[in-house]
Amino acid sequence: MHKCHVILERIQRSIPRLERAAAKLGQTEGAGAGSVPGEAGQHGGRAGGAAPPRGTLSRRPRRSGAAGMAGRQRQRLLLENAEQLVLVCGRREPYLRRDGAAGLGVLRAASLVVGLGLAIQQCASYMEIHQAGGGIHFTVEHTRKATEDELFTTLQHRLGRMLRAGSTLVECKSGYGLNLETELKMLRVIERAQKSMDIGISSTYCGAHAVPKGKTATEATDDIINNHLPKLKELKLSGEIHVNNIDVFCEKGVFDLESTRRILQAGKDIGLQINFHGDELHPMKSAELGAELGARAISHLEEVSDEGIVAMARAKCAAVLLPTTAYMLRLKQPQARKMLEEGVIVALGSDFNPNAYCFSMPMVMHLACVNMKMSMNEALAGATINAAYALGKSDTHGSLEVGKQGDLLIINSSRWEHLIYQFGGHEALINYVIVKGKVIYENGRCETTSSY
Ligand SMILES: N=CN[C@@H](CCC(=O)O)C(=O)O
Ligand SMILES: [Zn+2]
Repeated sequence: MHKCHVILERIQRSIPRLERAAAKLGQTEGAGAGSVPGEAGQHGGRAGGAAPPRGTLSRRPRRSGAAGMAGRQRQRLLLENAEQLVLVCGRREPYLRRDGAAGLGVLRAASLVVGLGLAIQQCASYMEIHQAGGGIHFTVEHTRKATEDELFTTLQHRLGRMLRAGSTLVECKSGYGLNLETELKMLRVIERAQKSMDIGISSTYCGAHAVPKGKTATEATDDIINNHLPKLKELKLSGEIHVNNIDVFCEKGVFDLESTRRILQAGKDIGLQINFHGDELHPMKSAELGAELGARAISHLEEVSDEGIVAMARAKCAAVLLPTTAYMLRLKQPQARKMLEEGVIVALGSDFNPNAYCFSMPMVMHLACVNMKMSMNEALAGATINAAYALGKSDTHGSLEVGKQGDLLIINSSRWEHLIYQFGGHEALINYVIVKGKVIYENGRCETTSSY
């Protein structure tokens, strides 16, 4: 189902841009024949991010300047960031024969204005939406407004869905506040979930997920090092919150290598494990940096260099590959096979966030096999012991061995591979989810008081 995201507050900013587009396209009165398929979708932040309002079409009264129209208000409708805009026709065709129908004028990631004439604009890539104030910044706006209780309810629901899909340990990140107040709000929500829910949680501070509006990357870096991290250290010492890892979005147009180095080193200095976004959209030499700093893990790596792969293998720095992100953002696939052959510890993650709204590690493993050519054994190791290693928890999690905490699934199949092979079949296959030897989920019912 294709989601269209029509956001009121973003409309204010978009109209001038689209009016210029309308002027270029010439006036076409009235609504186009085009339609937007599917339902208005619901964004979800990372586990703990705010769930922004459902998209709704928006109509704005338009003061008509035309004499004949005085007094009559004309509606103006703006639809922004439709994932698909089906125009049906684009050249005033009176009909479409077989060949014509094959196209239907489908635009991807497009916006539409009706009432100024029909203006259609092609939206763009992940980073162009990010730079235009969407993406992470959109979720930040909603997370800053959300209460702790609202964030906790959302997190609880999402962790429940991940548990039912077979996850017993989840890395939960902040990163949708970008200011100290909201980052701490998110980390307190994660702490509350750690204390009240059976699922295992590793907490990550990700205050460098993006450069907040109104700051430069250097100002944001200084704010994180001089204000955020000292406060985190104080709260860790007092026991108020237990943060395990530090993350930075090391990317062109976000945090460069030098800022990333400064932030990660400062996080390491207060006892946090380094586990950051690297080489996702551009070759930043993040992998080389991570190996040098003793990073526990680096995620994404679609654009990692050959030298970075060798450095990660040597440093035992885990590569956390995210098949859903590569799939949904149509990125080139990370070189899983090359990493495996070079001896890199390859882990898998869901990268759950508005761009990768996937709760299911079985589906992540399936995509890793199909799109990254990993074997089912390599995928299972990636989603269990190597994922635990990436979080510094492979001494207690990730395998069934004496002395470990006893997390396991019981599935109704004679072959474990069916958990990967049956794409999307995990909830029917999983009979029991057990954490620390305790049945937390059985056949569609959560067994513990902490409702999921
Ligand atoms: N790349 C940056 N961070 C997330 C996306 C977060 C968002 O767009 O809300 C990721 O890892 O995919
Ligand atoms: Zn991320």
